[in-house]
Amino acid sequence: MSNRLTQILVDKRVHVAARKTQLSLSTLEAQAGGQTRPRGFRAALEAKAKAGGYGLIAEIKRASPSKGLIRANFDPPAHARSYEAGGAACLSVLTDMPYFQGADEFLVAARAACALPCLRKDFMVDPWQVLEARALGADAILIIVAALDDGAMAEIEAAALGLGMDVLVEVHDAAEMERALSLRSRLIGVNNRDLRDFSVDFARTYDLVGRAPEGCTFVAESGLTNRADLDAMAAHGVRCFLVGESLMRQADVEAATRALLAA
Ligand SMILES: O=P(O)(O)OC[C@@H](O)[C@@H](O)c1c[nH]c2ccccc12
Repeated sequence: MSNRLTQILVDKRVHVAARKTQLSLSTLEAQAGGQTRPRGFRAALEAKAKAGGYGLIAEIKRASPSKGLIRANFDPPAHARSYEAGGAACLSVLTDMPYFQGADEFLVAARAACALPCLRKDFMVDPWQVLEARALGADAILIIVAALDDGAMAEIEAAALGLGMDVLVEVHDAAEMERALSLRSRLIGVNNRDLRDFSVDFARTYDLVGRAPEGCTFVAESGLTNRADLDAMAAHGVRCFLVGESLMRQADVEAATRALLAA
């Protein structure tokens, strides 16, 4: 199957293979060991939801393959502080370079600038990247179910849980939701955007929220632009959201975050 995700994954495997030759496992383990303990990612979302608000994962995203450059004056530590001051529960920081113009340093700088738990938003294809994520300070990683077979998914999850990190498991249809539930993590995100062709459809969330088991933290991701979008999702029982582009496009990121979360 030839699609955008497949292409990204092929490139990512090449990138990881090269990185592995540059960075020894012992160096990485020492760096991970020297990090401060993971900040509770899922717990931060749940705390906001339990307090009656929305749990927001605010994304630090400079560009995307579908939209090109999103933010000109891109400043990860400043955005991290704005998101925190605006009431976000967590951060997501894109580290993929070729498709999202991200960088590992953005994650390091964003996490150092605030107290929020941080997700390393990248395409995980190898447990090695999980250790690398922890060495950078990441508190959580993303598993894209469409990108991995069951064995690889379980291996990557085990690496993250073993390091005390949370795992956001991303799905976009019922079959993927079934596979996600074979994992241990109960933090499930539905991507409204299909990574194979970048089409956005909120119906993906509406279809799948009812299939999430009791006790699961359910996150709606992508294409959310304003308070009304979140309220429409909340009417279907969704309390947690991942928002990037619409916040990154605002001059005043803190005010935009506050407006999104204000009741
Ligand atoms: O910028 P948006 O439309 O608010 O979307 C954010 C986030 O959901 C999106 O960046 C995303 C969701 N899953 C991903 C996987 C890889 C890269 C990016 C993503």
